[in-house]
Amino acid sequence: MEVRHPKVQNKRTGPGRPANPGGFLDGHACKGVTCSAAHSVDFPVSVVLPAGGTGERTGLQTPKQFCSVLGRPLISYTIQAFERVPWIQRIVVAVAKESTDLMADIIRRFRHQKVQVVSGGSTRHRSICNGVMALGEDGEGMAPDGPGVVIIHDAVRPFVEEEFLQKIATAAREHGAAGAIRPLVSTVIATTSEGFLDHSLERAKYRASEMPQGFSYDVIRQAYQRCSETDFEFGTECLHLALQYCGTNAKLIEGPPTLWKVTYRKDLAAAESVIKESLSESALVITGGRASAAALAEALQKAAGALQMGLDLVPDVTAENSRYLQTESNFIQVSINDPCLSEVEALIQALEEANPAPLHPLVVIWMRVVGEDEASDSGMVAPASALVDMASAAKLHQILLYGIQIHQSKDSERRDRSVTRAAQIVRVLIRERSPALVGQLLQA
Ligand SMILES: Nc1ccn([C@@H]2O[C@H](COP(=O)(O)OP(=O)(O)OP(=O)(O)O)[C@@H](O)[C@H]2O)c(=O)n1
Ligand SMILES: O=C(CO)[C@H](O)[C@H](O)COP(=O)(O)O
Repeated sequence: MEVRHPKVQNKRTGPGRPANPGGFLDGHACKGVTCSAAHSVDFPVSVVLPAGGTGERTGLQTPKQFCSVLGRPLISYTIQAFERVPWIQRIVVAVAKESTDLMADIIRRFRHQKVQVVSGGSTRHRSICNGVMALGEDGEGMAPDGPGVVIIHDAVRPFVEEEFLQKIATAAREHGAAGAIRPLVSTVIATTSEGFLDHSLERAKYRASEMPQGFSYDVIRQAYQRCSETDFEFGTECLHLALQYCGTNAKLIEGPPTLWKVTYRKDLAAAESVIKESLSESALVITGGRASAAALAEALQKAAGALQMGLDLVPDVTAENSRYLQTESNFIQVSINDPCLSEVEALIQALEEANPAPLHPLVVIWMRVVGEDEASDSGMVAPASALVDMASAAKLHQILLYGIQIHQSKDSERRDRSVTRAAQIVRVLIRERSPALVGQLLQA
């Protein structure tokens, strides 16, 4: 019997916060069920992702789009946000020549399907222009009725929702151009050449221009064909080119705060935090079908709910439940007095088979339930090192294995405290995904 967790209140859906903080997160929440039906478009849409920059402002050697976030390059998250949208046909990524091999490797490792790589240029506009022109060339992936609408999006803005993409694409189709805006955080001022205030702008009248932006293909192609070298060299705004060179006034649509661009080093940490937060919203508890394990799992579910974490409970991951192996990122195997890790070993094997190249590390927690009088290690046929060894092997397959030992006291208060502690440890292990704690058996 499958027990669904009661609807857990999502702390991010309060007033003033996005209903869902990003495409990556949205995709995760859908758990393999298509989210597209309500957001579909019926005209061809292609995407250009400029990714040819050096990321000077991060101060890092590696361009930010290739920086690893939880074992996966930032650009791969952005590509995934577009790739999982069924009505997007083609994604052109513009990268610097020296990054071509790296990009090809990312496409292979993370199994991107819709991506075509073109050479970037010396400025962002030149990179975008190369991508736009590539869309007009006949080739594989070309929609039969042309590129239709082109969405342009910085490769370093990984959190973009399908719903918002649909708004941009539809407005671009209707008006020729459309772009995301956000309220200004600070007031914009003009300075004199001597470094004094010249004048300040009335903040309420202005908006920050963000990405994504969408264009009818003909508008953006002509804008780039007509614009000047100065535009190519110093320009920062595609919507401006559409206005100046095609007379197209873009429709502006307020986007969610998660559209922000990774620009400084701290933004990489912020992106990692957003991803970790989304990955730790839920987990699957496998009970093995035993009543005592199911009872414990239900108590754990309640305790986790209080920590804003939703747990699904299943007896096993066979038949219909095998879908979780591909759609869930966190697994808790409850083992009642199982001394030899056999159940968790079977789970890891099933995960490796179902998901040989996970997009980010998966977490498996072995929750060993022992009776009150049982000493921590008594009855543990396998030594503690067996957990460490199994965890080391699993880590090679992007699976992080941790252990929690929970003591089933006859005293209900002690039992409740133990379950609460277990839920807190689960939350921390899943959120932090710490490689240092892999293979450890923690006491709840
Ligand atoms: N010659 C360039 C410069 C930038 N970009 C891309 O444009 C997006 C937004 O630009 P920005 O944040 O300015 O990136 P960088 O130019 O890499 O950063 P910095 O200005 O700090 O060097 C990034 O995805 C970046 O890779 C590009 O495709 N080609
Ligand atoms: O927001 C944008 C367009 O309106 C761009 O992302 C922004 O202009 C990129 O500029 P820069 O390369 O200077 O960061």
